[in-house]
Amino acid sequence: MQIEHLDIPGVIQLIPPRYGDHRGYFSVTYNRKDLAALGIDADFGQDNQSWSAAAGTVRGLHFQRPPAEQAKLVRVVQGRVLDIVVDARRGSPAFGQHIKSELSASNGAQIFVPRGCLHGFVTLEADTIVQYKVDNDYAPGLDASLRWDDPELAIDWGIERSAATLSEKDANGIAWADFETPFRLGD
Ligand SMILES: Cc1cn([C@H]2C[C@H](O)[C@@H](COP(=O)(O)OP(=O)(O)O[C@H]3O[C@H](C)C(=O)[C@H](O)[C@H]3O)O2)c(=O)[nH]c1=O
Repeated sequence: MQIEHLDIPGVIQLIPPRYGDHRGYFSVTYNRKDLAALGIDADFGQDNQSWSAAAGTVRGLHFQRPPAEQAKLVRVVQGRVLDIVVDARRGSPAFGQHIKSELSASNGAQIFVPRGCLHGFVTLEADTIVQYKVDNDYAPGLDASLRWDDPELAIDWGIERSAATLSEKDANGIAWADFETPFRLGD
């Protein structure tokens, strides 16, 4: 398994091996023990899947407030995304910083997003399907969206707001300046 520890503490990119033969390939896309050996000991209890019809669809930056905070293991099974993780944990040396990673059906890359980080992506192709595991149940009353194109976060998504396909929630995300993070590194 290819592993890369990215610039935000606890954010790991992993690429499981693919065993190819004349039919195609086989890959173990999740094994709890293998991830625990990497220090990813999340107890994933829910699988999610989203399909985005258009390239330029932005979903994020999402999080759930405590006690419903979620760690995520994200992968793309069709198409391609630019995946974004923002560190929202007080006390983290990377507080307010972000990483970007291209995940696609062809590269097989996955991103582990620890609790206390904001997550989002922009689709780079039409007809893109993202699958991700979460370690806490959906809590609609605690689910929130931080403004994806917040000027203070200064994330280059490669798309202007006028060209992005957004939900109502993501078109009206919380500004970073107004965000009282409930997360602390090490919680
Ligand atoms: C997340 C979620 C949503 N829903 C329902 C609620 C809405 O009726 C519908 C769409 O929800 P939403 O617009 O929040 O979906 P996304 O914009 O794809 O949000 C997700 O995408 C970003 C990238 C994430 O990282 C989050 O985990 C997740 O919030 O699914 C559920 O029933 N259960 C769930 O766990």
